[in-house]
Amino acid sequence: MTDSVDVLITAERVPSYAHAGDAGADLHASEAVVLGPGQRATVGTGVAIALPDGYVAFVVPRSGLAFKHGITIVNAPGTVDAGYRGEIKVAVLNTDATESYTIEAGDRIAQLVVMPVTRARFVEVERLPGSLRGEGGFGSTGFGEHKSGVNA
Ligand SMILES: O=c1ccn([C@H]2C[C@H](O)[C@@H](COP(=O)(O)OP(=O)(O)OP(=O)(O)O)O2)c(=O)[nH]1
Ligand SMILES: [Mg+2]
Repeated sequence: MTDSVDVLITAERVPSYAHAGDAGADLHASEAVVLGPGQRATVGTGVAIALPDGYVAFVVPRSGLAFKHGITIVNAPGTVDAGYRGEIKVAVLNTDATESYTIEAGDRIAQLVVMPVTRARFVEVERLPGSLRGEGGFGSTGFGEHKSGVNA
């Protein structure tokens, strides 16, 4: 049994999960937009929600649109705050160098993933505790087969 939470909504078209168990509910465009190569635009969804406190919704790309047409979301994942009552918009980007892409009203252009979120209490200290990783990052473990570390 999947956890669920009630989310109040006003919508021209309520987002829907394509399959039982899907994490993302598809958002439909409320308007038509033509995206030239490399162009970005904000597309309306006609959806506004009131998330319960302690939840967030992420606006994330649909893989099929990305793979087949190079359509992605500039700010992926777009963050919808629990206190936001405006229309959810999708900042789409056509990454294709040569092909235009037309979004028709009603097309499923993105998906909405609702999640519980933990807010940090930032506790200032003089010095952070040590860790195995330390300050290594940004490719510090290399990019080929990983030969060192606990699983070597
Ligand atoms: O893809 C998105 C991302 C955000 N939003 C809405 C909901 C979110 O709560 C609000 C603000 O988003 P964010 O905090 O990411 O943008 P900002 O540039 O920091 O704007 P603000 O100063 O209003 O917080 O805009 C969308 O509709 N779609
Ligand atoms: Mg913000």
